[in-house]
Parts: sequence; structure tokens; C-alpha cells
Amino acid sequence: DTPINLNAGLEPYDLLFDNAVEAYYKGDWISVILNMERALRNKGTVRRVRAHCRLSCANQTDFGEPVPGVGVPIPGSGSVEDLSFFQKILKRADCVNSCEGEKLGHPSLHKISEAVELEFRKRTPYNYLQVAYFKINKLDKAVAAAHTFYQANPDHLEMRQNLDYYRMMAGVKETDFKDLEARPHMEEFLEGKRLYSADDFAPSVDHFEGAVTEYFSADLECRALCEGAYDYDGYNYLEYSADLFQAMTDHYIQVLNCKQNCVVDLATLPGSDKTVEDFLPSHFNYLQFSYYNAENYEKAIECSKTYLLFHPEDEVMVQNLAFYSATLGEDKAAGITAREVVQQYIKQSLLEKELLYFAYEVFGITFVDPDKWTPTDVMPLKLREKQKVERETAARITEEIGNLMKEIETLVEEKNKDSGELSKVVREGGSVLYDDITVTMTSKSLNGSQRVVLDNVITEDECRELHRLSNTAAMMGDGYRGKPSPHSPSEMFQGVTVLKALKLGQEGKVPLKSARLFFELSEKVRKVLESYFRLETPLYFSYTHLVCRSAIDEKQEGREDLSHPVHADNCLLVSELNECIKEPPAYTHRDYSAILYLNDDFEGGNFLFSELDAKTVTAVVRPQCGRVVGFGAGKENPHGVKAVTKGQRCAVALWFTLDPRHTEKERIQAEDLLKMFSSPLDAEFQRSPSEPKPKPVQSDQPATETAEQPIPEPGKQAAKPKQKSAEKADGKQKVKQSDKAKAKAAEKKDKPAAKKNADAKKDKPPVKKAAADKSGGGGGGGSVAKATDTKQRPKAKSSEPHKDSQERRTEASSAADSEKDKDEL
Ligand SMILES: O=C(O)CCC(=O)C(=O)O
Ligand SMILES: [Fe+3]
Repeated sequence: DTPINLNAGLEPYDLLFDNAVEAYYKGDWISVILNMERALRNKGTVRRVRAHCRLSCANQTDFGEPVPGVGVPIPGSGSVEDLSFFQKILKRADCVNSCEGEKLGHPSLHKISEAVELEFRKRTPYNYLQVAYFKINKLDKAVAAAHTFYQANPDHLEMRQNLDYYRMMAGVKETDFKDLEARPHMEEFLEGKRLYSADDFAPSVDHFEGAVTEYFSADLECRALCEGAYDYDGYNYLEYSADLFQAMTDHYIQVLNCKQNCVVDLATLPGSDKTVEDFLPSHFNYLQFSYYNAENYEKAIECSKTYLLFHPEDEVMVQNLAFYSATLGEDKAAGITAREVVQQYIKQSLLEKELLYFAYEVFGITFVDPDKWTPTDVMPLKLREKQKVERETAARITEEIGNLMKEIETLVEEKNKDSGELSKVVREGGSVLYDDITVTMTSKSLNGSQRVVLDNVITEDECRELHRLSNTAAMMGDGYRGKPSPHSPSEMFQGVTVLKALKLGQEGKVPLKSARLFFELSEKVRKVLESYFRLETPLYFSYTHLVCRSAIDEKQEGREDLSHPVHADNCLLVSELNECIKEPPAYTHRDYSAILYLNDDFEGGNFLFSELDAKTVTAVVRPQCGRVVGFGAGKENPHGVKAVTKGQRCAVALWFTLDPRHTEKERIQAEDLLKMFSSPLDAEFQRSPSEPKPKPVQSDQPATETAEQPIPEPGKQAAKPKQKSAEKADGKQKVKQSDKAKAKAAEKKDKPAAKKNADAKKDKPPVKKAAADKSGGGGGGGSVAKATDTKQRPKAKSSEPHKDSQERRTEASSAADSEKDKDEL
């Protein structure tokens, strides 16, 4: 019989995905929606059918009973028993195949490439959907899609901006921000936790119970899905040759490993790779305390006993249980047992671990136990010892490597001291890449190192266009116009970044062409510098600023200050000590600087290099259109600008870094914006949410400062409004968490003595009370705690059981992040 129905196949979701993407580039939004929604639905169906078929076939053809028809096994002859075993295997395969074939069509239909799977894991379909819904004005759906995508891509700047944008739109409700991929067990758990933290215990019970039920059904599905094809990862297909039993073993152990890892999969928080530690057991910890507060002692006992299945030696839980039992009555309490599902779950999981450890010992197939609760003796002694030795060796090697690195560092430092200056001089002087550009002065003629003056880098026309751009932007922009210079009260200062210029261009306030020119010319300078200084690794933009300084005529008399005091760009110059300290708030990651001058029709304003004393001038450069002064951003190049006594002096100041982690975020945004302008499809979309791209902005972009200025202007210090508001949009949760972390830190600082006590209480709330009641009551444990007593107990404010370390880490890091933000400001 052929169980597979070739006709009634479910449309494969990779095909639907491709269709949707194709439709997207044609601007056929309805087709995008139809195909993408169907792709998501079909993916869900494939998942459900696979799990269902494997589970129901396991029920129909389990390996427990002998198969009728094969006969009673003959003692001593293995082969008939073997046949009976393999017959079951064959039956199971047949069952699963026909079950899946009936519902999905031929299995080859649903072989999906890893690339497409990855797109779905990254929730890319929602990025496309977001735009399509937006285009046809289905705002609620657009918002949900955007929110869903953002959950899995929290670093996606554009989507964050889109969400901010949606939030401001009329007709968008808070409830529209739905996570369409939320998993029921996690949703229930998080809701339970939220209520629990608010002392809403009765409703929290419902959610934690819901979470437990959903957990086991998700676990069942996850495990069933593990029974897929053998993953040859690490094996060479061609070389892999195993006999029947080895092949079965390899595959089966892989399946078991996968099943054990469902713990991790289920504990993963939405949109991150962070997991809730000790996830399943913690449900029963929350439950026992919630039930206790709801005065349901039977259930409190049941849940404590269940928790103790995982952690039998947990002292606090043992005490809680004693307290609950005393309250309810010992006899009654003795009759309450831990939950059966959990008993079964643990039994099965432990058996799996045993098999996995066996395979580890015998075949060397690695197994890393994801659970915290596994009793130590489940791991074979030999393995335990081996791991101990390995850990010790690893620690020793790490230490040795650390020492070696230190030695090398010292050696390198010493060597650099000797030859640094020399090698740098020798190294500079590479090609300037363009025929027109001339090298006017070198380090030698500038009396220093890592210095250059180039001419004809840009044309007269280009100078004029950028000069005009600066003035128009200052007029149109926010707040620069008429602002006193941060460096001198006798001058006015105006500045615009590439991104700001592009945005003004987008809004039609400055010519888009000029903004683009600004972007392109800054790139030209970057390339030329990289080549001239013969850098072995790329230069990245750290900050780009088109700046004009204008003399205030009535404030020139008796003027003695500089337009820009002598400083170095990546360290704090302490001229009294002839030192430059490379520490924040200096922009320590800046490695090279360049100033591209745009005009010379002003008085004063010469650029100067000096010694570390900030007095001895070593070279002077007169600005003029198309001239670039480029130099190393460190202590070797203290520099400043002489007073501009008449007219306006304009220049593009550029700072670069060799460390890609410090690439300017604004630059990336600017690039994206430019890309958007150049795509014809987007011409009419310029002011609406940004488009998903086949390759969305890398989500693992390291955090870098958004806007930086050489010296922050007082009024302009909030130069990060975008980030701030985006953070808010990111979820109040986060803000609250970091506040909490700060409060916690403050608390710790203030009263170190109180801390221990508070923490102890917090971890396992009722125990302290129970103990206090017992001693206070004086009598036998059983009769002490009455219902009325319970009522008087202080509310368990700080009562979260097991503040898991994962969360602690999250809090700590967000606190650290906000610390960092502060520094950068
Ligand atoms: O405008 C100039 O010539 C130099 C400016 C400067 O050094 C700076 O902004 O850090
Ligand atoms: Fe500077």
C-alpha cells in the first residue's frame, strides 16, 4: 500500500515565502500578505502535524507489548525477539510516514533549506508583513507585525523607529503591540510572575497553573520534533560508515540530546537567547507561595513537595513544607503527594540522562546536562573525575595564557616605545589615491609625526555647496543658530552631522544632493587617509561634523582666547604636566582625525599643532578650500584653532577609529537612509516606516555611542533624543528593571548590614515567618499558625522565590548600560 498522497500536498512554506518576497519587490502588497500569512500558517501546520503524527504513532505502536503474530520469544534465541523489536520499528515508521503523508503530502515537499529556516527564526516574514500592512492601511496588523519582529530583533534600529512612529500615530492602541509568535507557556509564566510581583496571588495561581499545563504540552511537542533526520554535523557524509547498531545509537543519542535540550528551548525568554534558570521547578516555587497566600494549604503542600522532587535538599522549601503541614495538620499533609506528571517527567528525564552519559562514556558523544536539579550521582563517577581534571587543566591553561599575554604585552609596549615613532614616520606617505590631490606638508615639514596636509581634496564648487549646506541646515535645524561657541564666547558655532543633513534633505529643508555630497566627500577623506597613512586595517567613522565658527564682531576687542583651545582628540591634555590621559570622557577609541576646510574668506582661524605644554607651537596650517589636515588623534598631536576675528570659518571635522566596535551608529543609519533614497520603490515611502531588507541591519551590532561631539555643547547635551525615546519604546519593563537595579545597588551601599537579611527573606518568603511564629507560639509546631495569624503577616513584598541569577544578570547589565550612557554624555 502507498500511504503517501502525492496530490493533496500542503503548499511548502519556503515557496510561499519566496512568492511573498517577490511580490514585495513588485509592490504587490496584497500578494505579500496572502503569501506570507500562508507561509507562516503552513509552517505552523507542518510543525503540528509532525508532532501529532509522532505522538499518536508512539501511542499506537509503543515498544512495551510483544507484537502479536511474531510469537512468543524462544528463550536463548535472540533473533526472534530482535525481529519483534524491528517489526515495531517498521510499524512505527510506516505509521509516521502515512500520517504525515496524508496531511502534508510527500515529505520531500517540506524539506526546507537552512537559510529559509533561519529567516523564519529571525521572524523576517513579519518585517515584510509590517510594510505590506502599512501600505494597505491595516495599522493594527502592521503594529503587531512590527512588534513581533522587534521582539526577536531588539537591536533593529529601524524597527524601533517604526514602533516609535506607530506609537505616535492616531488610532494605534497599546493592545495592538502584540507578539504574534508568543509561546503560551511563557506568556502564562510571565503574566503569573507579573501578578505575583504585584502581590496578586490568587490570579497569579491561575497563570502559573496554566503555564505548567502549557509547559508539558510544549515539551511534548518539542520532544516529538526531535525525532527528525540524523544531523551529520561534524561527520563527513562520505566517510561516515557505521554498522546497524552504531548508526542507530548515533541517531538515537542525537535525538535524546535534542529532547533534553527542550528544557533550554522552553525556558528561553522571547526575543533573546537568555533563559529562565531552573525554569520548570521555579513554577512550583512560585505556586507554593501563591497558594499559601491564597490560604490553600493543600495545594501549597502539593507544590512544595513537587518542588522538592527537583531539589530535595532545599532547606527553605523543607521548612516551608513543615510550616504548611503544621498549619494544615500533619496527618492530612502526609496524604498529599507531589504531582504525578512531574514524577513521571523526572523519571523519564533521569533515564535519558543515564543513557546519554553512557553514550558519553563509551562512545564519546558529548552530553551537557541542561538541568540544575540533576543529582550528582547520575553522572558516572569516571566522567565526573574526568571533568574535574579537565576543568582544572582548563583553569591552569587559562592562567598560563593570561600570564603569557601579559608578558607579551609588556614586550610589545617596550618595543613600541623604542620604535613606535620611527616606524610611524616610515609608514606614512602612502598613495593619496586621486591624481588631483597633492601632499603639501608631511610630518617632517609639520615638525611632528602622523601629520599631513593635503590640497585639492575637493573642488571649489563642492566647498561652496557644503558651506551653503551648513548655513541652510543651521537655519532649518534645531537650535544651532545664534548659539555661542562652546569654545569661545567671541564666536558663534553651528554644526550638522551627516545623518541630520540627510534627514533635513528628506524633509526638503536642504537639498538632498548636498547632504549626499557631504556623505560622499567624508568617505573620500576617509579612504585617502587610510591609504596615505598605510593603515593595515580599515578606518571606521567615529563622528563627522560640518562645523562653522563665526566671529561676533562686537566681541573681538581685547580678545586673547583661541577659537578652539589646544587639545588632543583621544586623550585629556594636562598641559601643566605635559601629559595626555587616555581615559573617558575623552573619546579614547578615536585613532585619526581630519579637518577638511571649505573656505578662507575670514580673518584668524589658523590651525596649529603644539607640544604637550599647549604653548609651544610646532606648525601652523592656514585653512583653504579643499585642504585637509590629517593627523593621529593621540598625544603626539596636540592642536587648536586660533581666534576667528572676522567672518565665518567652515570645515568638515572627521574622527576615525580602527576599532569596528566603535563605528558610528549614525553613519550606519545614514547609509541605510541613503540606500532607501536610491531604491525607486521607496521614493513615495520616504517618510514612513522603513523597509525590510533582504539583509536586515545586523542585529549584533555592538552598541556604540550615537551622537558624539568633540566637546559637548551645554544645550546640546541631550544629543541622543532618539536613543532615549527608543529605549522607552523598548518597553517600560527595561527602564523599571534598571531603576530597580539602581535602587538595589543604592540599598546595598547604604546599609550593608541589612542586606543579608533582606535577601534571605526575599528568596524564600514564608520561612522566616514560620520560624518566628513557631518560637513565638511556644507550643507544638502544629497548632501555631492559624489562618488569622497568616492574615496578619506582612505582605510578601520582596517575596519572589528564587530571584534567578539570569535575571540578576539582566538587571545588572542594564544598569551597567545606563551607567555607560551617562559616561558618554
Ligand atoms: O577646526 C579645526 O581646524 C580643528 C578643530 C578641532 O581640532 C576639533 O574640533 O577637535
Ligand atoms: Fe581636535
